[in-house]
Amino acid sequence: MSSDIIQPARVHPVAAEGRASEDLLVLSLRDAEVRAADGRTLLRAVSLDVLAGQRIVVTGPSGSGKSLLLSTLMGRWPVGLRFTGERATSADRIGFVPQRGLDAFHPLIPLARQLRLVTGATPGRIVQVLESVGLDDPGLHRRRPTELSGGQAQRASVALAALTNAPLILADEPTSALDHESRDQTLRLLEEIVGPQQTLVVATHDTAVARALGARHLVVSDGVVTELFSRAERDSGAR
Ligand SMILES: Nc1ncnc2c1ncn2[C@@H]1O[C@H](COP(=O)(O)OP(=O)(O)OP(=O)(O)O)[C@@H](O)[C@H]1O
Repeated sequence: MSSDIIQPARVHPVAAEGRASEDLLVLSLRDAEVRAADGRTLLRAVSLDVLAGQRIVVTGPSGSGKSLLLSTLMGRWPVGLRFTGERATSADRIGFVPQRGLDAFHPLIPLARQLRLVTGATPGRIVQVLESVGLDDPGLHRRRPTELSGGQAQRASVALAALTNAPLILADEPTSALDHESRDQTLRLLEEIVGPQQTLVVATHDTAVARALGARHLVVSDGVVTELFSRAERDSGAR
């Protein structure tokens, strides 16, 4: 996109200037670095503020550090990696939609029962949310996650994230294992099911995802997190 420019990820100006107190800060990183055991820096984010209700897309080539950025937002890093810097969050829970829906679940506990055990939601609420992600056959609710198709398991993982009512929901390549139709459905569901005050961060290779959800666009390149601003945003100084 020739009209876009890249600048280092930085404090969201609204939060920095404290103009809009209703803009709730959900998470912030300062001088964040993730290093390998041999000291190599794998990820670097100088300053990043995430606000309630934002839709954020993270793009970047394979191996650039998108998953490590999500790990850093989550506050859990792969064994052997070291985080330095500051990470502060007001989120008491963080929902996660993995690349393969099945990875969100114990493979053998029937779906609805598992959702009840994990989230404490009522059976009625679980049925309602499963229906809202298109899993309206009660037979599916009784199935083990391993007995669901890839698309069904992915929709179930969206339902799980929604049932947690987490203020922050992270999704790591949530559509890359799906065909086009399931991908579009999953995206629509993510958009619909995430409430206006919930924050959604989606890491993806898929530029269609970036276009569909991309209110705010972070780019990771060789482990460095930058923010992509449109020319209009830069000129207006809105972000
Ligand atoms: N546990 C680890 N130990 C050492 N290096 C790691 C570890 N996890 C990730 N890395 C390295 O950190 C870099 C970023 O990895 P990451 O998984 O975040 O990339 P990514 O952008 O999500 O890639 P992809 O799009 O292929 O999933 C890569 O060079 C990777 O090899």
